Amino acid sequence: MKIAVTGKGGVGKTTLSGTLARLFAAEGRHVLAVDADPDANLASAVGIPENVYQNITPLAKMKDLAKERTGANGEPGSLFILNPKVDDLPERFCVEHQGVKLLTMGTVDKGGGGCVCSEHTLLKRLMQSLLIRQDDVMILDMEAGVEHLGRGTAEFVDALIIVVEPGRRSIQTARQIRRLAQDISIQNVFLVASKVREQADAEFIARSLPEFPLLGVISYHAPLVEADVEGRAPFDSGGGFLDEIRAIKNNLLLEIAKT
Ligand SMILES: Nc1ncnc2c1ncn2[C@@H]1O[C@H](COP(=O)(O)OP(=O)(O)OP(=O)(O)O)[C@@H](O)[C@H]1O
Repeated sequence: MKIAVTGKGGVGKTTLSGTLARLFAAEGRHVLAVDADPDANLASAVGIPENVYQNITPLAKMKDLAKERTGANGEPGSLFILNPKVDDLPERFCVEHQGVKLLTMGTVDKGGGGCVCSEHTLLKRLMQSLLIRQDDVMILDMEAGVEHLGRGTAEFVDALIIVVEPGRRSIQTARQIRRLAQDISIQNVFLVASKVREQADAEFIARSLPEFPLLGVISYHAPLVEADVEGRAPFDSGGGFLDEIRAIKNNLLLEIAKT
């Protein structure tokens, strides 16, 4: 199953993506987490040590190696495999931590120096052509906002999760995302309410966006901010936060099973 996580900047997309990835991996599933945000920080949300993730080279900058190991060359019809062999390489476009393989896409190459496919074309092909079994999971942490949806990079997902925090701007972004998702015919669009401090926050979000099934609520957890400062994965904070994300994961699986 292919899942994309989107929403306004700073709402908690990466926190959710990284934690879902760890939870799915803890169930024994193959998990590929893809950081499609040019300001990449999914690695730390997965819990990958800084000295490891600093050495990851974005896929967009390692096309030859990526082609050899994944089949990916950005051309129509090229295939990607979920678990590329990467451990024997000094240079890395993919690392593995606690059962999660992480790939970073990198930024758009604007130099024009022989680049045949932009990051977004490559990403679109990845979504389209990834060889994936039903029990395997690919989680795409998208850049903030709506631009990527205009390019159709999430066109081939089984579920699009919009993360919303209490606030009108975040809700406005969710509405724009819904319109664009309809344009590219994404059927399963779900909502997660994030940074919720009280019941009224969750009610405000559900009332403002009644057309989306609400997968669950993530409370505002001050320890997550501390974990971010200290470079610890949200997953490793445990406690009530993890119970909330586990419930979201289970609801997501139920919703996808209905389709
Ligand atoms: N439920 C929460 N409670 C408290 N803090 C949170 C929560 N979720 C995320 N945060 C904090 O908010 C900040 C932004 O979170 P995160 O990076 O997950 O958001 P994002 O939507 O991916 O951001 P960006 O758009 O910049 O990629 C981080 O410091 C994170 O620790």
